[in-house]
Amino acid sequence: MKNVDDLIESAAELAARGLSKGEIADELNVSRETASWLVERSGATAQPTDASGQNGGTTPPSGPQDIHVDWSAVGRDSKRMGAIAEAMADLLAKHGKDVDLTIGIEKAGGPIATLVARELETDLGTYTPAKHQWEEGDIEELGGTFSRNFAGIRDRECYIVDDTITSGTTMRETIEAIRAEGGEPLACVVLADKQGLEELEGVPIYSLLQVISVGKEE
Ligand SMILES: O=P(O)(O)OC[C@H]1O[C@H](OP(=O)(O)OP(=O)(O)O)[C@H](O)[C@@H]1O
Repeated sequence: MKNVDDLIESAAELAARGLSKGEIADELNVSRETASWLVERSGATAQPTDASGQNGGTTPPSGPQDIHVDWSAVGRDSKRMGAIAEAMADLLAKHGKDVDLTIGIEKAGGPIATLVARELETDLGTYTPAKHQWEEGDIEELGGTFSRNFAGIRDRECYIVDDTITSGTTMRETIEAIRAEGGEPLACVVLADKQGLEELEGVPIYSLLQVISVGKEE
């Protein structure tokens, strides 16, 4: 994807396939507000409700404040992924040698976490957020899952890895899910943090790129 016109085109295609604005937001890695704006610009119509029961809200004619992060130049090449994972592992390394578990957030966080875990020589686990299991009804009643194909939490300290933070909802849910299993997240790392967070739920957040909006308040 190169520019906003490509995003608008993608949003229109996804809307035509019957996706809601929330689902389009997840697919394109943008906020729900941005997804709503993209769909409106395309002239398409998205399904009225999404996973949170919201309709995406209204957006100003100038467009919402959001940034689409396209990291596919890294994601499509295992060597580049390895180099990026090495840098992400380096951000986490200061937390000590006792951490022997890295949790990746599905889907995009899984491959990155695999390489980070290899770099740090930890076990590997994966967490699938509740929104991936949502089909209909209230998403608040759903929980995420830890895959049994990978390492369990079992009261261990761990790191959390994902590609992006947009609203922080997914990372917050993952921290809470790990704690509910008796684990203790010591630090999180992402490629790009669109919130510029220092911590979430008391857990430090590291990112290779902090995306900070600079401009006039509306
Ligand atoms: O901070 P948030 O607003 O929660 O958004 C960030 C999350 O959204 C994306 O996942 P997505 O659901 O698109 O799935 P993916 O990993 O398969 O791309 C991204 O990979 C993060 O997990």
